Amino acid sequence: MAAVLRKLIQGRLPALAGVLCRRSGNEGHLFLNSSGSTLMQPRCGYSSPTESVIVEMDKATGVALLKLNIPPVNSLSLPLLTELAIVLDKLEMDKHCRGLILTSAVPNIFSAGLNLFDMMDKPNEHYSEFWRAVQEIWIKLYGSSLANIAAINGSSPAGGCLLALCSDYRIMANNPHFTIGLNETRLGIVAPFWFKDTLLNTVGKRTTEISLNLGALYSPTEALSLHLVDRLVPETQLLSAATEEMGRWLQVPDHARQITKSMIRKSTLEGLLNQREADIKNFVEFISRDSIQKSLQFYAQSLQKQKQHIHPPSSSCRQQISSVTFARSPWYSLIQRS
Ligand SMILES: CC/C=C\C/C=C\C/C=C\C/C=C/C(=O)SCCNC(=O)CCNC(=O)[C@H](O)C(C)(C)COP(=O)(O)OP(=O)(O)OC[C@H]1O[C@@H](n2cnc3c(N)ncnc32)[C@H](O)[C@@H]1OP(=O)(O)O
Repeated sequence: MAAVLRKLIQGRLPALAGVLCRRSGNEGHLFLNSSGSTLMQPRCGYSSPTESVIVEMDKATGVALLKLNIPPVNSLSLPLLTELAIVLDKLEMDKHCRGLILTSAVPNIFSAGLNLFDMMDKPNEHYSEFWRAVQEIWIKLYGSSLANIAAINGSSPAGGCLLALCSDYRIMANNPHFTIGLNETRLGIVAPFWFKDTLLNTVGKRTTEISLNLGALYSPTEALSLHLVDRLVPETQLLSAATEEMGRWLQVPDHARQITKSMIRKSTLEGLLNQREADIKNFVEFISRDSIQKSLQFYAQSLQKQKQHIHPPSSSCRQQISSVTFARSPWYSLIQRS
């Protein structure tokens, strides 16, 4: 079974694998730039704000801390997804790496989900390439042989929530301004079946039904009560809590944990692996419809408008507005009763 998982992971993006540069003089740190061309150039200074995926490897424990770093909101664009795929391949192939903690380097945001602009006003070839990259990340993360903990240090809608759902364990910063959930229907789009399956496997059918239909975004406390996340901690303790939790997962022999994980996730992964091309075709057909494009444009504009209503838009104020607009959910009480 572990071999099955490994096979799922390896052999994808083979041309890109192995092009990561390891920072000399700062052992165990991998840095990638959002421009593909810089990937192959060994570099000696890595404090540039354009670093989009940062990996800090603790060689003593074999735990990689991976930080998404695309301000302002870590939206999952095609370049970011491509870089992330390379990093994940590299970590899977590193025999010293046993665990992965996924977090964000951007204050208050884990990830805003898929980049809206990759799904708007583009040729079908772009949609197709973009969707393949989204699939790729899900396959790599959900099928990862590493112990994987999400340290959710900010809002995490839609694709951001999916990233967290791929982990084995989710710890969220207990900040009431943060929200998490699959809110796709609120944008006038539909979470694909494998987003749905990932949520379903985590929170069960009834919560999935209500959450997906209503596009619900939850506060950390709500998310905990629905088992969308496993634990809440004060923001300042998030990374230490994730590291401590990782210790628990790494006490289990890798092969036993990997085979168990594979047993539980294999059929869900195969659901997509067996029909990737059809899924891409569906996505392209759906996203290129005029009505869907209009919905997305309207939604993207509404994000802009929220900002225009406030002068000046302090980041804490903006955070509150997003939370109030998307998170206060009357349907939460329905779930509580169910
Ligand atoms: C039949 C079915 C077949 C196939 C399936 C078909 C379709 C399914 C397709 C896809 C599934 C989609 C998954 C997704 O992930 S869609 C993305 C959903 N994301 C969101 O709804 C989040 C939107 N953003 C926010 O709510 C807030 O930005 C956030 C709470 C994250 C942060 O708030 P804050 O107040 O701090 O920042 P803002 O001022 O709102 O934003 C700053 C800046 O960033 C831009 N932005 C925000 N989110 C995105 C995004 N997802 N993509 C691109 N850009 C984004 C925002 O517009 C601002 O830009 P600017 O004004 O230029 O500074």
